Amino acid sequence: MIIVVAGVSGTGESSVGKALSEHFNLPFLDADDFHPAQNIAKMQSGSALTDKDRWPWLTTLAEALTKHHQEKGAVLACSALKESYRALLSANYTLPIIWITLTGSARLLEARLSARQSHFFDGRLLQTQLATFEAPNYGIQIDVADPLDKVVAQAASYIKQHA
Ligand SMILES: Nc1ncnc2c1ncn2[C@@H]1O[C@H](COP(=O)(O)OP(=O)(O)O)[C@@H](O)[C@H]1O
Ligand SMILES: O=C(O)[C@H](O)[C@@H](O)[C@H](O)[C@H](O)COP(=O)(O)O
Repeated sequence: MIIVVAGVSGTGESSVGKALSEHFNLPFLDADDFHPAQNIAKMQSGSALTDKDRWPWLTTLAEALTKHHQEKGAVLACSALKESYRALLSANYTLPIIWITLTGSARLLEARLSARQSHFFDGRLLQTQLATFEAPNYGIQIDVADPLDKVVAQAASYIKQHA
């Protein structure tokens, strides 16, 4: 089973993805750990990534998902902001991915990002991520105003029904 938890920075992809990986006993992959150093430096300096910056990163992630699909499966936390990125991640929709998309108001996400400690992401990029984000018309979308355990329970229930 391959699960991707998507959403703009601050929606809790990493927290929800980690919790789901424990719940379903699957390996956890955080897309942040796959960024090349120049992408991290760019975001740290307050500049948004371009498609060109993201393409090699997404290609590596698609390869990792394909490998895990042949094994036990995995949970990936990844912004996956655009449909074209999700097409690439899913090897042109051939990987049977269960999509969990997290959404929240700009105000709520700003507050969560400013409270978060020691992360390379520059909160000023949130507006560009919200402008770039294209919601998928498949999978489930979960509003993250609820506490983490409730968001995870909603996601887990959807996954059980669609596995
Ligand atoms: N549902 C939630 N309720 C309250 N705080 C949350 C929730 N989800 C995540 N957080 C907190 O918000 C911050 C951002 O979460 P994180 O998982 O790092 O998001 P992302 O990976 O999407 O940027 C973290 O400090 C995390 O503990
Ligand atoms: O495609 C991108 O612009 C980045 O991948 C971005 O979407 C991601 O949000 C950052 O890596 C911050 O990481 P968090 O999402 O964990 O805050």
